[in-house]
Amino acid sequence: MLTFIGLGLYDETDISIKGLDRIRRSDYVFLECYTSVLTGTTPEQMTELFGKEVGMLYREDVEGHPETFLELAKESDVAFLTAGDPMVSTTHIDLRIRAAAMGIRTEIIHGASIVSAVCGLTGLQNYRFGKSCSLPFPYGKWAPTTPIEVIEQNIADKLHTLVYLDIQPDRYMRIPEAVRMLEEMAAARGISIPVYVGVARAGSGSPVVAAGTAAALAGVDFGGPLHILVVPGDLHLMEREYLETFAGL
Ligand SMILES: C[S@@+](CC[C@H](N)C(=O)[O-])C[C@H]1O[C@@H](n2cnc3c(N)ncnc32)[C@H](O)[C@@H]1O
Repeated sequence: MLTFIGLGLYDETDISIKGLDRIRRSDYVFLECYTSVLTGTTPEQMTELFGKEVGMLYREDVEGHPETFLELAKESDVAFLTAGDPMVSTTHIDLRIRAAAMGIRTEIIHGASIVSAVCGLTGLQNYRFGKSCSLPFPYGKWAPTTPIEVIEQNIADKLHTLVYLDIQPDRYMRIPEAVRMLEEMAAARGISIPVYVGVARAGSGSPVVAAGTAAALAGVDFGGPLHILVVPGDLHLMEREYLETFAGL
């Protein structure tokens, strides 16, 4: 059996009791550590709480050689952990399909996701979001155009855009850098983005949420990772009031 288990947003204590119980009853426990990470904990702290060794899985392990742990799941109980929810903004539906094709029973134990946390922390209503996008670190002189195209379309449709910020093994993109990159991309297309909303360390005891112009956000100390950004479309009256109350708009 293969169980996908969401760990939640910040540290090892965010897991559900159901998820913890399943980990403790599993023969093997693997943590996928490239689509998102829990910055408030370490694999050692997880091992201590879970009472199980936690094997790390990188992109190549999951997307290149999933048979390594899928074969184990044919004969034993394997827990596959991810930060957030295992099926939100990841490619793990592919993994579940592969497991099913190999005759492996699967189950999902959900976790709190950054997608819902952003709605709670910013007051932006989930049904007023359009397509989301990812902002990768520039590669040499190359920078993607997709994020700004998505944002432009969403603004035209009066919808908000969730912008996931790149995670690399040795660095995390932060809000100030993301805003700078989007400002350059917007200027190159001749458009302007009036308001950004930044969220840092959702799920921790001290998340930072700030809304304003690019210049206003440049003066905010967001602190350590993880960070995420929203480019709002039209703000509903209540959304505006919430951002004024809780995010300094
Ligand atoms: C590709 S998404 C994966 C989402 C995950 N499966 C979930 O359900 O939460 C990961 C991105 O979301 C953002 N993110 C995830 N957790 C966060 C947190 N606790 N605080 C702020 N941003 C976060 C970061 O921009 C990160 O690069």
